[in-house]
Order: sequence, then structure tokens, then C-alpha cells
Amino acid sequence: MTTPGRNTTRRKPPHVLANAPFRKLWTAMSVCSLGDWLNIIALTALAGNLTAGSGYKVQSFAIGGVFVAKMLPAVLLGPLAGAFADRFDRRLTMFFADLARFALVLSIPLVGAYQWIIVATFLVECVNLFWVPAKDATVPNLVPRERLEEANQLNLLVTYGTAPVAALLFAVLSVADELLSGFVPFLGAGDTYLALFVNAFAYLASAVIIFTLKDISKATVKATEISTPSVLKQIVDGWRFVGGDRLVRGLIIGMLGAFAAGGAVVGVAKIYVQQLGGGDPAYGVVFAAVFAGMASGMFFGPRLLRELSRRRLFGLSIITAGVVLAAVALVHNLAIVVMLTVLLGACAGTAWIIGYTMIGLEVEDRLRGRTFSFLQSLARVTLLLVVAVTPTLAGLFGRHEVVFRREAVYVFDGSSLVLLVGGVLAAVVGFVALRQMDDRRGMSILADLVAAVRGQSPTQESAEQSRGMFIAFEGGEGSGKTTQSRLLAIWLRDQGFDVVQTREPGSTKVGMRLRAILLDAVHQGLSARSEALLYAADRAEHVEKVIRPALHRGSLVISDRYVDSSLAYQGAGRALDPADVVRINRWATGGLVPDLTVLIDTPPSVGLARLGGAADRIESEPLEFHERVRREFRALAAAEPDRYLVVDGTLAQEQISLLIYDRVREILPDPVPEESEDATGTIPVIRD
Ligand SMILES: Nc1ncnc2c1ncn2[C@@H]1O[C@H](COP(=O)(O)OP(=O)(O)O)[C@@H](O)[C@H]1O
Ligand SMILES: Cc1cn([C@H]2C[C@H](O)[C@@H](COP(=O)(O)OP(=O)(O)O)O2)c(=O)[nH]c1=O
Repeated sequence: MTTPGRNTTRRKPPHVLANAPFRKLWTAMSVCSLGDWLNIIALTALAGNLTAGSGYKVQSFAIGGVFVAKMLPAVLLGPLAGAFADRFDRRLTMFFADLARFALVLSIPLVGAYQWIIVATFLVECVNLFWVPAKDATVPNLVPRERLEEANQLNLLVTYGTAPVAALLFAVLSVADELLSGFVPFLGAGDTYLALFVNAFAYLASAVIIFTLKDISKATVKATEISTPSVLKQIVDGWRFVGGDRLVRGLIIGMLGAFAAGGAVVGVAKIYVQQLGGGDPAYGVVFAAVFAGMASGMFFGPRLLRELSRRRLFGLSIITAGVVLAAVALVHNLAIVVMLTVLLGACAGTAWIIGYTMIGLEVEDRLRGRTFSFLQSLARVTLLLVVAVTPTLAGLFGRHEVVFRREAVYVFDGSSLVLLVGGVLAAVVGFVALRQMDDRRGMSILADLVAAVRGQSPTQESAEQSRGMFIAFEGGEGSGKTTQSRLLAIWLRDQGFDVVQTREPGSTKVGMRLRAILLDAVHQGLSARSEALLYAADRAEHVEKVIRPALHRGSLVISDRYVDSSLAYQGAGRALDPADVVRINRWATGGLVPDLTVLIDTPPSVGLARLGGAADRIESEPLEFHERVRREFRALAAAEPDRYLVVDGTLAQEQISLLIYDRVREILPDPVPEESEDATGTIPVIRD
């Protein structure tokens, strides 16, 4: 029973950060993330600087080694650590892990040798393997179920959002390091020690925060359920499930290409920047540029070129990323490289977010979860390979100078080569992804792009671009569309054309059910919007299953009613916003427009009088409704006289037919001269 006056709706739980224990954990997470990123940047820079005197090759290998040491533990030992998190107290696990990381990172400047960087990096990552599942398993204990997604998003935000912050912080600390080197005994230019100290103290700060976090209850959620099985097993299983789906295949190939392009820059940034005369601060800036670009791509990308098909934007952004990457490789100017890197990141971020959203929206439920986890494992492995392999490859290639007529020397080194090859590969991958999943095949991408840049809707597909021809009949009730479309079909078949005669609504299996709902006089309560959507749904099915395949076969398609009926009946008749009706129908039909629309213009009083039998839902609308419909049909035809034939529906049937034949004859594809038909006796076929 409810008490009057009391708010009976369940109150929304407060924001997840209002929850003090979670806020503490999140703060610790943020600090650690910042430390992690600082760690990878500082250590790769340090590895490069320590080996600076030993030549290009050694230096490249040294940097690649740090990346490998960083990534290897997760791939090799991931599943073991999850089990550990369930068996021990999570607060203490995290606390001691933080202390261990603090000590290990602090030891690096104290030892100051390359070998120790590798060992310490490997150990820090091993410790991370305990920290992360303990943290992941703690979140569901602190946060109510309905807030879990929000918590995960915040988690993701700090995991990647701290990267550009750390990179810029690194740039600042490198400058400070250099400035202070004269006064503070421990510091020297290029030793990145200041960054490592900040990194170490971030772990210490996290340890203190975690220690005060007394509310972590004993395990109710098992970390083993959260942490993933072996990465390799996930990938193999995942591919078995999703590899057969064309769309998913295209998405995954493309997203990995985007990811790898960003990874290639990160992998060789240190040596490349050094070749361009930049020091550690510049390295920090390039690193930040990749992530800042990615973040802006993820944020702005989906808002970009709204009129362009998302699938096309996806493919195009990867191709652009590839081209930009190649430009990064060839342009040896630090400032331009930084700007291009932001652009590269933005393209990669756009592709990634569009791909992610598309998996969410278009991949069937059964496959979606697997697709996401497959993608994440694969992304991790790809990143590992890319950041580890790129500096190594760069090292193998070495450094070459190209001399142009003695005046100009162009240095082409391994890092340029790797970036160039990476760019070409990314462009190819983008191209493959586009081919795999293009939803506007046969339509010019350039024209779409130009239209989208101008904020216009994409060029509509005329059936001419496929091999067949598409004629639609429109008009009010009883105007004679059915009669005339049948006669036209007979006339065309007599001439040997392959004709598909069809109508809306109800020419497909699903369409028949929709038609029953739409025209059944019993369904009086249907709202105008659902009516418009149901007609559009019927049309989408009609276009995809009947019209488009027939056009691709080269047939002539004659449809009794098409999009204009919706504009007239739902737009004008039901007074919906015409722009909305246009938009949903463009989406439903993929922009397919008839080559010719025949409007049989008949006064409603005449047409309705011709109809016998019970009126269906729409026929029984008042006369005024039908007048509005007629006016709209006429207005549509007047706006595009080239694509319409308007005939007076009160004329005699035969007269109307002749007018229609005359007009259709003009646009018939490949008219076969009568003599040749007589001569060969062959049936004319429609070709381009
Ligand atoms: N030009 C015309 N003059 C008189 N009656 C016609 C004409 N065209 C069709 N009819 C008749 O009108 C009725 C409705 O025609 P139909 O082709 O089914 O129209 P629609 O498909 O537009 O509702 C039919 O009985 C048909 O024989
Ligand atoms: C295709 C379409 C039809 N309709 C209506 C118009 C017609 O009353 C009905 C189609 O029924 P139908 O019996 O095919 O009528 P007609 O012979 O007049 O074509 O559906 C719309 O309102 N919107 C649409 O988009």
C-alpha cells in the first residue's frame, strides 16, 4: 500500500562518486594510472638516453625491450593473478602491491643501469597483475549493481584519460630535470629521474589511500569470474564465433588497423623525435599528441559529417589515419609532426569509437559480448606486437642518408620506414574494411563526402547506377495506379524486358504482416509516428529483399507506391514533420530513388467513388485528408519535373496508358532497334 503524497517512484541512486569508499578507490586508480603512463614514457626515454652513444640500432632495440618487458607479464601470467586476488585480502594485496611498485620504481634511478630497467619493468608489471584484478573485483563490492556501468566508465576514463596528462607532465618534468641538474646532485639532463620519482610517489600515495579504505568487504564477487582466461585462448575462441560475420570482420580488422597506427607512433616516437632533433620534452609532447588526438576523435568523431554513412566514415578515417601516418614518416619537421600526430590520433579515435558503437548496435546480441572481449584481447596483443616490433624493425633497418645533388641531405631511417610501412598498411586495412562493409556500394564515396562536408544529404542512388530501371506509381485512392502499373508491366514484357511488378505495403513476408497491421480498420489507435515507421519498415524490407536485387539483376522494377506515398499520407495527411519523414525513408531505402515516378492525379472524390467494398483504415479518412494528400503529391512532382510524369487520372484508361508508354519509352535503357530484333530474333536485354 502506498501512502498518499509520498513519492512512490524509486529514487535514482546518487552518482557513483558520491559513494565515499568508491571515490577513494577511484582516486587511487587515477593516481596509479597516471603513474603507469609516466612510468612507460620515462623508462622508454631513459632506455633511449642510456644507449644514445651506442648507435641507432642498439638504441632502437633498447627501447623495444622496455615495451616488451612491460607487456609480456599480462600475456604470459594474466590468469594466475586473478586466482590470487580471490584467495587473499584484497586491501592488503593492493597495499603491498603499491609498496612493491614504489620500491621497484625508486630503485631504477638508484641502480641506473639498462639491465635493471628491464628487470624492474618486468617486476612492476608482474605486481600490476595482482593489483588490477584485486581492484576490479573490489568495485562490485563497493558499488550497487545499477551503478556498475557508470563505475566502469569512470575506470576507463582514468585508464586512458591520464595518458596525455602524464605525457605532458613528463615533458614538463624533463625540462625541470634539465634546469635543476646544476643544483640537485641526483639529477642530470636526459635521466628522466624526476619523472620516475613522481611515478614512484604516485604508487606510494595510492598505497596510503588504499590502506585507509577499510570498507572493502570480503570477496562476494570472485576475481576469477571477472578476470579473463588466457588471452590467446580468448582470441582463438573469439575468432571461431565472430570471424564468419562479414560486418564484424570488417569492423575488427579496421579497429585493429587504427589501433596499430597509433601504436606505431608510440613505438618509434622516442627515436624518431630524437632524429628530428627533439629531446625528452618533445617525446612527451608527441606521446600526448597521440592520446589527445584519440580523445578528441572519440568525442568529436561521431558528431562529424553527420550525413555520411557511418560505415563509410569508419573506413575513411582509417585510410586517412594511414595517409597521415605516412606523412608523419616523410615530413621531418617536429612541429608539423606533432600536428599530424594529433590528426592521426583523431582519425584513429574516430574509427575506434564508431566501430565500438557499431558493434553495440549492429552485432546481434548473441555475438556482442564475445565480440567485445575478442576485440579487447586482440587489441592488447596487437599493441604489444606493434610497440615491441616497430622499434626493433627500425633498428634493423638502421639509418640511411639520401643525398640530392650534394646540396640537400634527406635522412631516411628505420623509424621513418616503419611509420611509412605502417601508414601504407593502415590505408590498405581501411580500404579492406570499407570494401567488406560498405552500405552504399556502387555510390561514389567522393560525392558522398563532398555532400556531407556541405552538410547535405548523400547523393541519392538512382537505379541507373545499378543495371536496371525503377519506376514508381503514385496517386490517391482509386486513381488507377494498380491498373496502370499492370498494363505497363505487360507492355514492357511484350517487348522482352524482364519486369518485376511489385507494390507497397506488403510485398515481402514481413511486409505482409505490416500491411495487415497498417490497413486493418480495427487498428484505429495507431499513432502517426508508428504508422510512418511501419511504412518505412515495410519499405526497407521491400528495397532490400525485392527492389535492389532485381535492379542489380538488370530488371525493370515497377512499384505501386513508394516513398512519396509516405510523404503525402504520413507527412501531409498526418501532419508529421516532412523532414522527419524524408529522413527515416532515406535511411530505410538507403537513398534509393526511382528513375521515374508516374503520378496519376485524380480528385479524391472521383477516386474514392471508384472503390467498392469496405474502406480500409486510410480510405476511411475524411475527404479533407485526401485533399491534403493530393496537394502534396502534386507539390512533390512540381519540385522535380524531370523525374515525374503527371497524368490526369480522369482520362480514359487507354489514354493514360499511352501517355505513360510515351514517357517510359524515352528512358528505356538500351533500346534495341526493331531491325536488329527482326534480324536476330533475340530478346533485348538491358545492359549498362
Ligand atoms: N482511368 C480510369 N477511369 C475510370 N475508372 C478507372 C480508371 N482507372 C482505373 N479505374 C477503375 O478504378 C478502380 C480503382 O483502380 P485501381 O487501379 O485499383 O486504383 P488504385 O490502385 O490507384 O487504388 C478500378 O475498379 C479500376 O477499374
Ligand atoms: C506505401 C504507403 C501507403 N499508404 C497508404 C495509402 C493507401 O491507403 C494504403 C495502401 O493500400 P492499397 O490497398 O495498396 O491501396 P491503393 O490500391 O490505393 O494503393 O496505404 C500510406 O499511407 N503510406 C505509405 O507510405
